[in-house]
Amino acid sequence: MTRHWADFQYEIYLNGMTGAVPRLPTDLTRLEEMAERRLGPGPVGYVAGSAGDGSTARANRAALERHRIVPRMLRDVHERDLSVEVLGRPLPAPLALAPVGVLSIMHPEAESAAARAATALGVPFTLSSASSTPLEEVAKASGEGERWFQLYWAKDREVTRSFLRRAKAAGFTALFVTLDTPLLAWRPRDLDQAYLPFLRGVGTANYFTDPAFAAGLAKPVHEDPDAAVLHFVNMFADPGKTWPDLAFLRENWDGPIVLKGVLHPDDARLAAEAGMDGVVVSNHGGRQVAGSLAAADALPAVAAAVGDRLTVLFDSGIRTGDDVVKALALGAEAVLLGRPYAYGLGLDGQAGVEHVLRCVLAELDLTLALSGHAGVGTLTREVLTQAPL
Ligand SMILES: Cc1cc2nc3c(=O)[nH]c(=O)nc-3n(C[C@H](O)[C@H](O)[C@H](O)COP(=O)(O)O)c2cc1C
Ligand SMILES: O=C(O)C(=O)c1ccccc1
Repeated sequence: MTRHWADFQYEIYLNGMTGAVPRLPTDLTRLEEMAERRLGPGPVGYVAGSAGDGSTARANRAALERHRIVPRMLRDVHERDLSVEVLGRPLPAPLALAPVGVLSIMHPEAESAAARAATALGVPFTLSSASSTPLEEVAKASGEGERWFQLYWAKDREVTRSFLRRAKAAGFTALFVTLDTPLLAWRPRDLDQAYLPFLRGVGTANYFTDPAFAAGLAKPVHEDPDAAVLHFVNMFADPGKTWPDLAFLRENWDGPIVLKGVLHPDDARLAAEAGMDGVVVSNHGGRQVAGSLAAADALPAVAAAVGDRLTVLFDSGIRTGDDVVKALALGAEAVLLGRPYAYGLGLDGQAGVEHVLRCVLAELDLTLALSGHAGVGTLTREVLTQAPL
């Protein structure tokens, strides 16, 4: 009998015969509330928080909820295959972990625990430039797993060049360049607590271990850590960059490059013209532009503009398996999962991230099957309707 992601459901019920119930909720929208109760207000506020009054983050959820799946019957969904090819690599399902920085605020094993969970499920792990653990160490934890590297495009060319060299040497196969964070947004939840992880040195591991970064310091990091943090804050992002600058990355990275944070179809076209391989339609989980359009509302136009030329990925608001179905029907080839896995990590380490992945994948498999799809190839706009307002 073929194994399906949906089998997790019966695994849970069978374990229940001995009295066991899942350690974390299986409705992942409940994780935030649980994290609020169990983890400190600073860290949870940082993960849960967003730009301005939170309207973009709410819009992300509202847009996904507004789209409704129209199930079809009697379509032979006995054998199902959720595999896809993304950036030339076979994936077992259209899902990867999004780059989330500073994960040691959630759990001491941080990115390494998340990477091990991703590898255990065969899901790609995207490592943030601003990780709490050096990329070489996370690469070891990720083992044979597919891993992607997210770049915060620094002011210092030599640091960027060094990061690309290190990521390549450590087996990261694709480069995700985040464009939507040239400055940190106005985030009232963090401002009100005066809480910013990297001012406490969290999220600087890749920089503090980098020779090109060290070259920009008057003293070694351990002799003047405050100056090193300040240097990091001043150089890790660059609001002066423009489209022609992408040529530098194209010259220095031999592999797929994906631009993360594209919302306008013209920007997606510019990405294609710059020789990029893909885009992530994303508003950074509502953490950057307050009052921005929902990422799901940006997706169809971007997919229509470049879907035939570029890999189109999606994040911002994915919480459940049916959200994945909707994003794929709106034109994404795969989605990135963000906050839910950060909460899973905070609540139960590697096991918590595995739980989150198993829940999304099982729910995705079941939603597809129950809607009449034996794979993701039949997901088109016609699968969705808009909820009456
Ligand atoms: C705590 C936190 C840290 C993040 N750090 C990064 C990062 O370092 N690089 C990046 O490209 N995106 C980062 N993101 C954005 C995620 O990659 C992703 O776009 C976002 O979480 C999607 O929204 P969702 O989690 O609400 O679905 C971060 C998000 C959160 C919540
Ligand atoms: O918090 C974020 O959203 C983010 O992208 C980030 C930026 C710098 C360091 C760590 C995370």
